[in-house]
Amino acid sequence: MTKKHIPVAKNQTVDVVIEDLTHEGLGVGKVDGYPLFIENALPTEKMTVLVLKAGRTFGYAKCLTRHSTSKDRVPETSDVLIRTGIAPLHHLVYEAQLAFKQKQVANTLTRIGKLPDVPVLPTIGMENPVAYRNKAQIPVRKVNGILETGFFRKNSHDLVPITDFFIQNKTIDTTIHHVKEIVKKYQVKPYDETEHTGNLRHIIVRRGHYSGEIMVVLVTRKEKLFNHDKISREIVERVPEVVSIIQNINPRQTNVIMGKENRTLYGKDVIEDMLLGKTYQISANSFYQVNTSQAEVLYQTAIDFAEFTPDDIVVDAYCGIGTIALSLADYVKKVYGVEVIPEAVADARKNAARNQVTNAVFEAGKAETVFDKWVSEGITADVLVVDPPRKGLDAGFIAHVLEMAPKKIVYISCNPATLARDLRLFADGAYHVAKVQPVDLFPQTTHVELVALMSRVED
Ligand SMILES: C[S@@+](CC[C@H](N)C(=O)[O-])C[C@H]1O[C@@H](n2cnc3c(N)ncnc32)[C@H](O)[C@@H]1O
Repeated sequence: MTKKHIPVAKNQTVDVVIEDLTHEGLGVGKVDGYPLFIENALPTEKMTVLVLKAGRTFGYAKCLTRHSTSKDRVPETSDVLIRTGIAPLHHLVYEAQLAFKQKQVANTLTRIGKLPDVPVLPTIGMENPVAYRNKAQIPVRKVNGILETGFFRKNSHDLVPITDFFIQNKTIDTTIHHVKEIVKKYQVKPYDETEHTGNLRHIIVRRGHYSGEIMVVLVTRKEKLFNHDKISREIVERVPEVVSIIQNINPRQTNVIMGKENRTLYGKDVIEDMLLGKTYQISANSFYQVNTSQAEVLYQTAIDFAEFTPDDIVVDAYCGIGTIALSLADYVKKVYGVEVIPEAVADARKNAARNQVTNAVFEAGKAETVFDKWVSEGITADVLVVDPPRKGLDAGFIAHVLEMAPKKIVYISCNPATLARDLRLFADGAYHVAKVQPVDLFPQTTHVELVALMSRVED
């Protein structure tokens, strides 16, 4: 076997023109066809770069001098945002971010799903694409001997202290600042993940977009949190919107942020919010879309795609606390929801009752198992809505869906790659993929939500 020629070497300086962006938002510049991935580099830009790593098929480089500037470059960029992973696309103007996401989705459908003819509609964006997040999960670490809150430097667990998180609601930023000052005052020890010592690991803040209610979650390594009553009292004094303070205990040496045990230190154990006119209770561990106004656009798109009729029976699989099922319940005869986390199912039932929705039932269990049971009981759906986690649908689940044979399937996804893989299986199993709509719930980042519409091919 001949050894592959690599035209650059580590520490070499080369000139490149940026031709494209990777799905992670890195610029791609080529030397004799060999791609170098470069941070903070945009298509059309000419630059001199330093090669940091030269692998067999691609390498990494960093810009030394930019000789020309893309028309899509934002004039002012923040060094902190470049150093951390908070907002990897913040240097690209928003219109170009939306076009980038549409193109990435179309490429993925072609490459992974072998579905080049499926129309991918222009990404639906936000009017004001900053400070949109209703939830923050902020690590707490010691930096230069002081307890700090911030964000991890890219590809590391080194904390970069930050006060303006850019994509979070500003009240959340202020809340984090106050909580940081209060826990410092009471000498709470920050977590050290190398030694697995210290106590406070993360500060999580959730805020109801419409209600303004705030929940603070203090994630600790130990059960004991000294002075928690004084800490709670001072948090509420400084941030009166706080209606709930929870201690979440995570004793394990892990990157998973939350542990299993919650204790309510102050107020309620939930906050309330609204989506498409219905109210929801959200607990510390529940899944809830982080961009409320765009979640409404996402769910409304799913409802519009489905074109429900009043006789329709609908299944909402991976239903969480019932947000999609309850948003569409008014349009249909009956909706069945299934979700694996029993607490979320309990929330979904409560949410149905508090919104006087009487035609929605929820079952706890794995979608694949519950579907098997429903198929054997003769329960069918005219329309199936699925909204799985990033890993997409289980192949066994897809087999049960093909048996149940709903007329339409509306697939909501946060991962173009697994969506493309699963759409291929449906397309091979008698479904026509009509269209895919990207909705931008995560401006300034490379993530995007998608709604795909499929209809059963009768013959
Ligand atoms: C992307 S969230 C969507 C939740 C909800 N549809 C919403 O919009 O708020 C995915 C949900 O799938 C649930 N889940 C994960 N694996 C599951 C499985 N095998 N069966 C049923 N639900 C599952 C998760 O607990 C989570 O609530």
